[in-house]
Amino acid sequence: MSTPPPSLDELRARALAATAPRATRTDLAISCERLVRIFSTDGIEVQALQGLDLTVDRGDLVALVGASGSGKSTLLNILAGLDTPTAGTATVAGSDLLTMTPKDRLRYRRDTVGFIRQQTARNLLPFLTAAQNIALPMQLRSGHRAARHRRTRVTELLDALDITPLADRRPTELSGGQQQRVAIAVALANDPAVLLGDEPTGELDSDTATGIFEAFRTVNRELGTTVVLVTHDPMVAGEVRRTVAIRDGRTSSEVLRRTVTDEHGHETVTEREYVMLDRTGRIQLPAKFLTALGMEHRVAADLATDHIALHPDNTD
Ligand SMILES: Nc1ncnc2c1ncn2[C@@H]1O[C@H](COP(=O)(O)OP(=O)(O)OP(=O)(O)O)[C@@H](O)[C@H]1O
Repeated sequence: MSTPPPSLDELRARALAATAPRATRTDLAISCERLVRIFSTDGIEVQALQGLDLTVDRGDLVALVGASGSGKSTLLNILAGLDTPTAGTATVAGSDLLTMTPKDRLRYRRDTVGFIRQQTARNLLPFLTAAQNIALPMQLRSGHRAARHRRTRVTELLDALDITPLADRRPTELSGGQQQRVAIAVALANDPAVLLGDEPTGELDSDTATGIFEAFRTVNRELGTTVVLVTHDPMVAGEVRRTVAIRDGRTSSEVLRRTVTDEHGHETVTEREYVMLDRTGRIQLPAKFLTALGMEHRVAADLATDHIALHPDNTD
């Protein structure tokens, strides 16, 4: 028996539901929708983010990859509260990054996010020791925490990052890898919801980089902190559960990795590449697929029961 067609009222209700703003999901650490950032210098406009959509679940560890100039640092600076988007929506751990007052922004940068830059020396104040650098964000929290509490937290963080013997050294007395470990401890001092790293292993040799990446992993696993890392390092991108690719200021595709255990207890990692679908149904197909089939301008889309098929446009 065939199903009767939906009534006009039902169709109207569906159309209305589709245009209603989506409820904010509280399980998300990061939610960006149609995020735009336009830079204007000397009358020239650069659209660094062109309607970027991204959601990150709480407790996730995500790598952001993409060609130089694709907008990764622009996105990270916005998420870190260092820059403001031109349009769109961006929410991190419940804070709306477009409507924040300057005072909210300062509090957000101090308490909600931790940020680690590529240039290891820029993450630390040169005239303070490692322990003093780690204590500083807690002191800036205007006396909320007693000195004894701060000392305990500094000791915990030095231990967690494996840098206790370096507590009294100033940044110039530390290697690049050691500086990044201290920087992670500084970023974690006020127990942020999200830890952001902009190429945090970019200045390090590969062995040191592996150690720093492990430190991020430990923080993510043991403290439950959501971690988002911009990286060019294939080792990092290949080892996280989710890698999101940015192209021309938009999220274009992502790779999800799952560990599957067979009946003999052998573990294998499976990878699947996905393209992003935005709210209006737009997708960015991988350039390599389009080139392979010579697709441009227009493709034929056919609905099947469980998939949509896209074919090259062969009409003349
Ligand atoms: N402050 C700025 N003023 C003007 N243009 C900018 C500014 N910051 C970034 N841009 C431009 O925005 C675009 C995106 O830059 P962004 O630094 O976000 O890219 P990226 O993916 O991080 O690149 P890379 O991997 O080289 O660091 C580029 O075209 C860049 O030139």
